[in-house]
Amino acid sequence: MPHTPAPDASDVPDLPELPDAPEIRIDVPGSFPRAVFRERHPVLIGQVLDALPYGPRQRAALTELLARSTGGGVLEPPDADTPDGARWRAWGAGQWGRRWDEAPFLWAESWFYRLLLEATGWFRPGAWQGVDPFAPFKAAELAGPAVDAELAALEAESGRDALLSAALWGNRADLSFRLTAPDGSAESGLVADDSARLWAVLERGRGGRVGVVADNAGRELLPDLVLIDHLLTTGLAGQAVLYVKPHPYFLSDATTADTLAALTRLRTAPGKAAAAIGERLWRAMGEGTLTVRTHPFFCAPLPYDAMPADLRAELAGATLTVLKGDLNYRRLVGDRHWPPTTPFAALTGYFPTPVAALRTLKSDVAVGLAPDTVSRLDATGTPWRTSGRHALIQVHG
Ligand SMILES: O=P(O)(O)OC[C@H]1O[C@](O)(CO)[C@@H](O)[C@@H]1O
Repeated sequence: MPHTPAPDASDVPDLPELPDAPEIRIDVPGSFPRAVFRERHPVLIGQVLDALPYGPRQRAALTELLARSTGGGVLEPPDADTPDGARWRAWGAGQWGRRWDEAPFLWAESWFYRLLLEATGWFRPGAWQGVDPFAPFKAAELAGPAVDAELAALEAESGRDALLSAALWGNRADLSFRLTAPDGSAESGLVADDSARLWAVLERGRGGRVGVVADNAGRELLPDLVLIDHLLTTGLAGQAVLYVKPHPYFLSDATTADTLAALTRLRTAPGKAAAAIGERLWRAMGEGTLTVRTHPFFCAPLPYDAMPADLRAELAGATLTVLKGDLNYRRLVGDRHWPPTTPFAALTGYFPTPVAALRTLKSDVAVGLAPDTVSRLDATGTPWRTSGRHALIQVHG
């Protein structure tokens, strides 16, 4: 389906005709998506098998998933009696019966995580129902020294741009990305910076509702929560809604349980400032000024321009919706080989509210970049789109 802006993009003046950009696929030898399936997923499945004492049935199911998804297996629709079976049958229309490597990258990756969860017994009545296979990794990260240091840093006064930057670069902490990315690949800067516009949109809607579509738990969610506290305490937001995944997804994606763990980590931090933030957010939840919400579509294999009417209505009315991370970005602009200078506004005009993307670059898709930025990045000869060393703040609204 070609990605076209919805009619309400008409408030965006002088936008060029969108190019016909091909979908990003996994069947291209040497490509990043292929490496995700062939290199990251085997490491991931190995780590999941090591982390919890799954029985023979689950171990066999996980091993089979890996073999089928990397070895040309055919995509089979879910049983209709699984809780999300009907939904997935519809989301996968056009894909069932094809080979794994014929499916678009976004779709295939999403289905892989859905099957991984099923293989562990998440959905079925039994002892493993509802046990997050990624919990050991999330818990280790949350308890680790990097979080101690990041919480200690909150004791020093920080300006709002520092808080925004922490939430942005927190996205580098994604555990799935670190499965094969070289350690110590230092941050190297913003390739697009609409932060002034972000604050202006928030000022314009001062006191309104701000939505934050979360990405990863732990080291990303903590600075997201700190930013939300800033918006609430300064009155830039009168109300905040944190949207999380309805179930574990893409390894470290945040659920409600992860949010509660992060809040507890803040509240019990040794530093006064961090603990006070945790306390305020805890209270804000009780008072309804901070709400945690979810929707099945947050785990859908589709771009956000296909969001259902109830989610659209749910998001509508916010002064700004902040989308965190790489996967949300792919879904926001469409997971396609866009020319990187394609205007961000041209691809996001359909979104029901003003929208901000805070993302480190960890996959091929990139839009809204200035031509000289693209030339500079290309001239480095490095995989700048996927290395996680670059980040962007883009705003439309
Ligand atoms: O946590 P984030 O920022 O959404 O990143 C997830 C990214 O990691 C990958 O799954 C690769 O490991 C990308 O395909 C995906 O977009």
